[in-house]
Amino acid sequence: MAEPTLTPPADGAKITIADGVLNVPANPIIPFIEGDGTGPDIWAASVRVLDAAVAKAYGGARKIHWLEVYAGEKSFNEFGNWLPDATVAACRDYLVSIKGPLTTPVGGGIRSLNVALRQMLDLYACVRPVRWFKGVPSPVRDPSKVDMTIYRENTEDIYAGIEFQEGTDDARKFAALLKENFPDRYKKIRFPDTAGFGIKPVSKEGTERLVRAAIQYAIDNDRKSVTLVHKGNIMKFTEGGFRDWGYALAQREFGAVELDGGPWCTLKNPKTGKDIVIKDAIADAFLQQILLRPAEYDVVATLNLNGDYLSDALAAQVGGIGIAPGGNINYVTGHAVFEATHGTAPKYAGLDKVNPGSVILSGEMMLRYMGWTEAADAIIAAMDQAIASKKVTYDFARLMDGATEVKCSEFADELIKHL
Ligand SMILES: NC(=O)C1=CN([C@@H]2O[C@H](COP(=O)(O)OP(=O)(O)OC[C@H]3O[C@@H](n4cnc5c(N)ncnc54)[C@H](OP(=O)(O)O)[C@@H]3O)[C@@H](O)[C@H]2O)C=CC1
Ligand SMILES: O=C(O)CCC(=O)C(=O)O
Ligand SMILES: [Mg+2]
Repeated sequence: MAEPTLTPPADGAKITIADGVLNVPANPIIPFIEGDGTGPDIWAASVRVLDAAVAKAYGGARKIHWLEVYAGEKSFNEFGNWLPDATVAACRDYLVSIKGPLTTPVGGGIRSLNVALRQMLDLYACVRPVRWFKGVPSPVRDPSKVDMTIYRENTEDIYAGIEFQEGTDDARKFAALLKENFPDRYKKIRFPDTAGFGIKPVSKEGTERLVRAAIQYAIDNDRKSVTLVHKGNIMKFTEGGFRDWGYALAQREFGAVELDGGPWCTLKNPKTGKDIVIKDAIADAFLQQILLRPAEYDVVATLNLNGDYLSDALAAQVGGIGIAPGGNINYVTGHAVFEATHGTAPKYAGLDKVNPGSVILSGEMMLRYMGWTEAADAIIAAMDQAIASKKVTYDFARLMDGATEVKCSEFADELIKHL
């Protein structure tokens, strides 16, 4: 496997962190991965908008120096390497990066490069804000009631867990280990000889750092509640553990007190003096609650797989998997990789067709994370105006009355016009 040689832009400088605070120079080097499928179209559109927003907000006094790093199909085709060490090292060294979607085959082949990157950099919080932009077509009656931020645990759970493929020596060894050490539990496996196995690790430490980040976000952003979403009635020691450790942390570290005998509790936001309610919901019921009573939910803290399902469902509820952004963040080390919620949408690859809003708004989150608030605000305002002008990509145009369909690149032009 070859390693690409990366040449950092000569005029750029590194983002650093000291005492938990990012130090962002006016000329930061930011690594980017273009992505597979629709990734190249989306990135080409996004980088123009991000550069234009920064230029507009700071009159040329600040500029991002982009460093292309490789992963996925492009990397495999050029270097025979799906995820070069140099890519992981660059994301580590430069602290903040952004990526397009990467393909993961189903049922075999390489494991997810996206998950691998999150695990290697220990990016424990997958942060996915879901809000409605006025005018975006939605399948629900009042999408304006949806304003939630998902904090999805990003390094544990079966989603990032250990699997044994049916029929392999490993699966047989694992079954034998269970049979010998846990005979009662082994007996409950319905078809042990033809089973694949998955292990779902969920730890107290992993839960606590995620819930801590979610509560801190609620405090910093004046939010009303944090809901712990789990399937703890069935998976008592993993999903149930998540709920119990989450409540305990809220009480121990944030001074939350039980409401009416618990388990719900409430804490005073030290910045505003207002109450923040910590509550929980079982995942299946929560999926119907967000459709029927979305206004009752605000910040959501959940495990990896639940968070994956919830992210797409909530994005669709506001009409916009095409504009659903995200960031994978370690709040202690400062490492962060921003990326869309959606995948590579391969049927649209190379057609200059899909909505680039997802990566542009992931870039907006990145700018805000860097403290470049003015550029981030400019992107949100431009998004509002571009959607109001009804010149939108196919996904919105097909559901919007009186819309003009524009290409991916043309939607970027529209945004730049409105900056
Ligand atoms: N973080 C990452 O890199 C992720 C990677 N993946 C990977 O992506 C691949 C494809 O996954 P798949 O299940 O098809 O899910 P995708 O999210 O790629 O696509 C599903 C559907 O979502 C809509 N969509 C996706 N992106 C956009 C966009 N930018 N603008 C408008 N609509 C969009 C399209 O809907 P319609 O057909 O209605 O037009 C598309 O067919 C898989 O290999 C998967 O593993 C998946 C998720 C995240
Ligand atoms: O890694 C993948 O292929 C899928 C990732 C995904 O769906 C997500 O993180 O939301
Ligand atoms: Mg997903």
